[in-house]
Amino acid sequence: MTLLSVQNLTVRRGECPVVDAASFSIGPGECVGLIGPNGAGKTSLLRGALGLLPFEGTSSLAALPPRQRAAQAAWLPQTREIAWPMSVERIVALGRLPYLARGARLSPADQGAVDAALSRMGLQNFRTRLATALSGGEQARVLIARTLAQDTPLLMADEPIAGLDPAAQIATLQVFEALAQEGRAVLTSLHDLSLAGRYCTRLIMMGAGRIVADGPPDKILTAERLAEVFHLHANIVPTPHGPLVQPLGVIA
Ligand SMILES: Nc1ncnc2c1ncn2[C@@H]1O[C@H](COP(=O)(O)OP(=O)(O)OP(=O)(O)O)[C@@H](O)[C@H]1O
Repeated sequence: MTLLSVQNLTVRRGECPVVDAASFSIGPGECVGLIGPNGAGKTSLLRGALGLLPFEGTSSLAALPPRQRAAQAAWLPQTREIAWPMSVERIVALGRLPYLARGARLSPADQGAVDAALSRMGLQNFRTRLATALSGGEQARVLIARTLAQDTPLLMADEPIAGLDPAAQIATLQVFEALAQEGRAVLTSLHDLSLAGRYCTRLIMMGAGRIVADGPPDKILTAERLAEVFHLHANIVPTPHGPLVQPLGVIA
């Protein structure tokens, strides 16, 4: 079974392809890390696959009508601003919108999904707090909880752990790991290569708009690739929990 299939996906910003003929499929049980330097095309690939940017090629997700798409995949964009002075619980409950008729109240099942999402992100004590009165990292966790409340087979996230403290970064990736183990799938862009190596079952590496490598973390995170794609001189330490990447310097 495939939860997302992208074939020859090309996204142009102006004339220039910023994603060039990307192809991959994701199935249940996978936690896929999308890695690559700034400007490599990760956000453009995610947004193209979701049908949020015009593209050439095919995406199984973008082909779905909006309501079905929202029931198939939850999306956490890179921009995290919460504009509305609503309670944390109400923001998280927005994740249930794809399942609600216009004006309908949350059913017990909807409320259960909201409660589970709050609990997974350790936000039970924040339930009644105004989301706009939280710190940046707390707001980021609320928005992750909103995607969890959507309860979809696939979760797509753009740098979800940016701005989180180290414990919250690990806790979030453990949630993603657990989702995959439950038979869902996650596709997430990440800049922390060690955490990507530790918590992802597979890494897709992008460079200059192209997928340059796709496979298990220990096969993808090599010193040669980090030099070539990231211009990074790095020490890679194999551990039982996946490769640890220690950046040492920039290759001019
Ligand atoms: N609105 C835009 N108009 C023109 N070019 C854009 C636009 N947004 C992004 N780009 C360009 O598209 C390329 C890919 O950008 P994208 O945001 O997909 O990269 P990324 O890998 O997600 O980077 P980062 O790690 O910095 O978030 C970059 O060269 C960027 O300058």
